[in-house]
Amino acid sequence: MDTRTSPLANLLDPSLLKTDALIGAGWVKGSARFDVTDPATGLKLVDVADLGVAETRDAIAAAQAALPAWRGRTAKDRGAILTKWFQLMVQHADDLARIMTAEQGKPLAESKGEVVYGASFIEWFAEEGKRVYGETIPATDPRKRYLVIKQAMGVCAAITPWNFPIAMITRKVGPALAAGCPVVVKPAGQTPLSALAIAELGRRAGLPDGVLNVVTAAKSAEIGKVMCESEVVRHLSFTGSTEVGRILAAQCAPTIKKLSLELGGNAPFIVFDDADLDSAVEGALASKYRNGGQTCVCANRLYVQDGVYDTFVQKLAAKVQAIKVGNGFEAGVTQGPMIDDNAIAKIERHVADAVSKGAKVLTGGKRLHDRFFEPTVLTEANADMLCAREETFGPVAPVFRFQTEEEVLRLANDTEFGLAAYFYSRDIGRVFRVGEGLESGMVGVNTGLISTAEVPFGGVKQSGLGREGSRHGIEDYVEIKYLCLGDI
Ligand SMILES: O=CCCC(=O)O
Repeated sequence: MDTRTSPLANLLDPSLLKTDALIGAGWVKGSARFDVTDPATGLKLVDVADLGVAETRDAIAAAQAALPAWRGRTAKDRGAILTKWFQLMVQHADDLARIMTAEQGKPLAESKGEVVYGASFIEWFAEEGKRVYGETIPATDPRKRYLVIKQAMGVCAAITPWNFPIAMITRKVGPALAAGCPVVVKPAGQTPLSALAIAELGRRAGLPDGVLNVVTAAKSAEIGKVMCESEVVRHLSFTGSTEVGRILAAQCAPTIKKLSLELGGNAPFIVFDDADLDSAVEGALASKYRNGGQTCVCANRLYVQDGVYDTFVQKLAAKVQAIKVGNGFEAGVTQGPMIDDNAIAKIERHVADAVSKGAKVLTGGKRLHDRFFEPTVLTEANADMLCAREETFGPVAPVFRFQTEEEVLRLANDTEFGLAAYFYSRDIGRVFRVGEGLESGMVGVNTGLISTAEVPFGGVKQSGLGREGSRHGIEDYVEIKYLCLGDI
């Protein structure tokens, strides 16, 4: 790293910049290294331990060794350590945000927002761990008593994406640790530094050796396979594409692992004639362009009713033109680079395909340079376009025209995905009909922002299994055990 020019040169606490993996009691350099680059400049930031099968097995063994003592502590004790961890993340939010912007590219203010959002999962589950209640069931035999207790699953594994380098880890690790399960995390190859920095803070907070392990590598497939095939690992949590989720699920089948999968989406964003249009434009802006469109719950298809279509697209385009694209460290920038060249290539493919099938570019439409793409609005989109079927994962809003509620519900549900959906309407009857009729795990009604630690985040259909966050988020990390007491 060139310490004069690197965005990581000015950390308030430089010891948060870890480049070795965390396994058991210590940091592991590994025999190979891989480069982590800044997507804004393409320049190398640092190199990081590139681990493989053997080290993943070591990490699982370290977690297994830590299990009895960690599971044996009270939920209150574990909660106290997690609360300290949460506090340290908030205290070090500026440094964590710098690290995130350097490796992921999102604007610094958005990174800071993610640090606070990510930390909130640790805070939430520090408390929620104390409420893993059992049950007593009225017995049908007077000499017996039926009890239900919930116990930590065992060793858990998590494979996390680059788009939310902290929050997607804490949303998995928070409930696992609170329930008493040690974890092995494989962060995305593009963004290991945020993961390692929060792991360092976890150690400072008092997480014992082996309770949190971070196995870094450029690629995830080999490590994921070891996690899936391990008989020690009892639960795997993954956030990423449906394609990879399917492979992991198949690899987990022989060991009958519990799975939490947060997979691909194709979120519809519907604006009815009776909507508050300015509010709908604000919602579309937040939902579509957050993190440069690289969010699994980003609106992917905007459906606007005929009567308000022209006004809506004009208002949206005016706001989109005000998005400032640039290096996330520059003041005023509201959209950073895309994560890599593949991401840009997919966006370009979607725009070219849409235009070839009749879409009009109202604003944007092309790459500015390197990994920077213009915030884009496409009008007259139709169901034959790639962007109607696949997640674009970029700052492109294709706007489809529709006539009736029935038609738009059919179009919105015409996808194998079902993660998030959004709609704007001021008709209370419609709010219930459409809210209930949309086939997705989460629905934003008159809002484009739905994510927070207190709510159940997850999808239906091929968008995943299980829920993260909320009181439900800890359920995947505990086993239900029934105790039958006889001869009372
Ligand atoms: O990209 C996935 C999740 C983002 C969020 O928590 O809203």
